[in-house]
Amino acid sequence: MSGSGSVRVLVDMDGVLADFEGALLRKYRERYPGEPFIELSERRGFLARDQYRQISPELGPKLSSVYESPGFFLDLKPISGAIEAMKEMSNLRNTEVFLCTSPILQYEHCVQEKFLWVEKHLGAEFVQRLILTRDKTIVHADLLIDDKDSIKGESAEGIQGLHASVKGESAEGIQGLHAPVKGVQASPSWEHILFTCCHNQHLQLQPPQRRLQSWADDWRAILDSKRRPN
Ligand SMILES: Cc1cn([C@H]2C[C@H](O)[C@@H](COP(=O)(O)O)O2)c(=O)[nH]c1=O
Ligand SMILES: [Mg+2]
Repeated sequence: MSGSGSVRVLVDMDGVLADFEGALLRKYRERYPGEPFIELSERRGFLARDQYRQISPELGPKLSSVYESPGFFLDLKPISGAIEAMKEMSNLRNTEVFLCTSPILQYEHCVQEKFLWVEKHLGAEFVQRLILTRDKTIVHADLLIDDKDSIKGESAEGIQGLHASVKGESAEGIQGLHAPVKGVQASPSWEHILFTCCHNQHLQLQPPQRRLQSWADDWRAILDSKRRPN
């Protein structure tokens, strides 16, 4: 329960509000018509790039060239029911809704286009509710609705990214980058609700982990489960 007594919900964008995987496959096939591809029903693992790399190393960069292109993130279609659910959720009493999304490290187009997407599909008031972070575990909330099956803390991925981008820096320089995240909480404040997406649908969750199958599923009951009884 968030401090004010209301339920605070973080909602991911790619794979939850915006159909990243559908657009990725369609645009990859358009750009590379002769190359092998993976049907959505065969997708396994969060990073599509890694699964394509397993087919052949050069397919990884070909795939990432698709989502690094201008217009990719802005053109994503909303997932069925997502926009209606977000508007209804944000109008519920005692409910704070934020969008929480991780931009790609090739951020030139992605970051701006995520803001534009939110304004286009949800309206300007939701732009104020958009959080971009490479580490969702340091954001305080009751719930995180996200399609990524494993969400790591202590900037496991983000700091590796920083390391990679400062190759050749002195040890002091790298320590300087590390310093602000030392002591980050080991476990996040929120409960992760796995939103079903092609890459995670085969996974068997261990109780008490919970899923939201789609926006037609009972997301209201999940929010209610976090409310303090009167
Ligand atoms: C499948 C896949 C995704 N990404 C990127 C695309 C998005 O910007 C993030 C996911 O963000 P979310 O907030 O966790 O939804 O990951 C990628 O870089 N490579 C991939 O294969
Ligand atoms: Mg996602």
